[in-house]
Amino acid sequence: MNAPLRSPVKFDIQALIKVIKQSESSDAFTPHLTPQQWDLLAGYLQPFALTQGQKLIEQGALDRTLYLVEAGTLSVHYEDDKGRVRLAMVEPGSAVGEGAFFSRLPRNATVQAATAAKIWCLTPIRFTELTNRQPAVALEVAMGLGSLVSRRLMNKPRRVAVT
Ligand SMILES: Nc1ncnc2c1ncn2[C@@H]1O[C@@H]2COP(=O)(O)O[C@H]2[C@H]1O
Repeated sequence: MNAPLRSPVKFDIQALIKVIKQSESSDAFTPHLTPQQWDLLAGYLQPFALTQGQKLIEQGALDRTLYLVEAGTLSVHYEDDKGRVRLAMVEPGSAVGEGAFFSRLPRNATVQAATAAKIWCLTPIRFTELTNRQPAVALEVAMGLGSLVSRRLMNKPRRVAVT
């Protein structure tokens, strides 16, 4: 008998919206978007499934894609001269990649899936398109990310690699 095929991971933008709205974490991504604006933003996001251990972001890489976490846990590591330092665990309802997104510098840490995860990507090209076509939505995404950066900077144990 053939081995059963692994069922493809199903994605629904409503699950991401729900987890973001319900998150009470100080590390949550909290844009103030109406349901209609969420629908518009959804058209610019691309879903992606990560297997446990899979690398999402490599420290030093030149890329500015932003990732919103729907499910699973991501771990953030920073490699200094003396070795590897674990910075943070990032939970559903939060985001990663905002460092290079804003700074245009190389990625400041490595991010990988601590568990299987579901994420949504917003590439810089799609963000530029969103800015041109839906500026109010793009501004609110940027404000939500700015808020997240500020909160991460205030969190002293975590802030070592936040740009
Ligand atoms: N202290 C931290 N807490 C949570 N996430 C972090 C922390 N430091 C770095 N990161 C994330 O790790 C990412 C590495 O790539 P970026 O620099 O683009 O953006 C960074 C943040 O999203």
